[in-house]
Amino acid sequence: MNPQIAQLYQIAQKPSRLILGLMSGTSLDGLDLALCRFSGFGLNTQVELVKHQTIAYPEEFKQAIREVFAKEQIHFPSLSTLNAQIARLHAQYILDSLQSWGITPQEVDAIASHGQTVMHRPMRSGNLPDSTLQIGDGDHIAHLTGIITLSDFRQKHIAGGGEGAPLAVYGDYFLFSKKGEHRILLNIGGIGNFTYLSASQDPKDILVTDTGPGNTLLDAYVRQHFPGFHYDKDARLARQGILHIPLLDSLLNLPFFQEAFPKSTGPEYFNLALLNQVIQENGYSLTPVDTLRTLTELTAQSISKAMQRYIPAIQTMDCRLIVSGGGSKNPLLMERLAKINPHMQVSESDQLGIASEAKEAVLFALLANETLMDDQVAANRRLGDSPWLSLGKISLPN
Ligand SMILES: Nc1ncnc2c1ncn2[C@@H]1O[C@H](COP(=O)(O)OP(=O)(O)OP(=O)(O)O)[C@@H](O)[C@H]1O
Ligand SMILES: CC(=O)N[C@H]1[C@@H]2OC[C@@H](O2)[C@@H](O)[C@@H]1O[C@H](C)C(=O)O
Repeated sequence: MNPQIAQLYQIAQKPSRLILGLMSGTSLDGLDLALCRFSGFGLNTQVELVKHQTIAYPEEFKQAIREVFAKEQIHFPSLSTLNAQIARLHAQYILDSLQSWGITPQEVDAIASHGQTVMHRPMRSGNLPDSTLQIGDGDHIAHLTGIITLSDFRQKHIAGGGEGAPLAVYGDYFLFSKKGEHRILLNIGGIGNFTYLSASQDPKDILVTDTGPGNTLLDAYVRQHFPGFHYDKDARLARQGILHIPLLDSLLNLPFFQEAFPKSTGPEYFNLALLNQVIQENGYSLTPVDTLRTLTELTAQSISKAMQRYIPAIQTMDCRLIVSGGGSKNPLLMERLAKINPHMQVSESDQLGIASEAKEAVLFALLANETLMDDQVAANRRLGDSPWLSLGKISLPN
């Protein structure tokens, strides 16, 4: 037997496993690494976040990714190069992080690598299949680190009838559901998404969807109009502006917001070209800070409307809203969410025992743990509307 297959088998039999989760999201700010110790799986999962950090990408690397990211036309050779280049950089970040944490690669049982999304293409009409593309190949990471690597988690979700996103539902349900308490786990990254976990803890009652833009339009607008700024830190710019209600209403009328749940989206749809088109078509004239105030409101309102429409009962029940992702650090956005949803108790996900900035990397580590451990896998299992499968491809180091 290939000794690496024997090693995989042994890892799946250990009482606990050390898995390094990697996530680099749509904000392209860098790589989140979360070293997690898991025991159990499914609703019996126990996780300890042993170490975590975010390593910022060098500016020229961010720029190279932006050249192909969510673009209709690209320099195709660059995409091929980036597939290897991202993996090599991630492998280097892994080795550097492990060294700084005093942990050897031999101690790590597996890596769970999300990769960099460069295209996400749910098709809501026509005959073409949904598709999504994450690059930063897992074989390179496995070989360069010597650690078994699981990657490319979204493909089987699509094969099973999902849209490849959001996948946070697995971790949200296994780690954060609580019998007797209705909870919404909201992540505000580039795109917003939430998982509703009913007090019943029944997987049939789960609702999970993207909501629209989180920070992606805000960040892109800041980069374009305020040279040297990457995002609206502490909403200092948006707070100087005045809400432009006609623009807000026009944006909330966009087709994405009328589509049925569950749905997923990305910067392929929510980008500055779309914003400019809406502004120009309607002949609106507004200052950059007014635009930022309005985009902040768009994020707060689109999230709130999605919760009200997809989970009508939340108007009348006690429900905790637990927020993670970079958007949870935006004080104006958090203020607006609390104001629009006075019936909900709003808190940050740190209060659940996992640092907000590490949550997504932990969730991918958890997906790898499930793929290694879940002994109930079946073709037709579902978490709400989401297929419940073992996700990710396994790369052996040698
Ligand atoms: N202090 C702050 N004030 C305002 N906004 C903030 C603050 N801190 C972070 N953010 C926002 O969060 C963004 C980073 O979010 P995050 O790290 O969740 O993105 P991501 O991991 O790329 O997201 P995803 O993968 O979910 O799309 C920043 O670009 C910024 O918009
Ligand atoms: C295709 C893709 O990378 N989608 C991301 C993105 O960032 C937020 C939102 O859009 C979500 O759908 C997803 O990531 C999280 C981790 C998810 O799958 O749950």
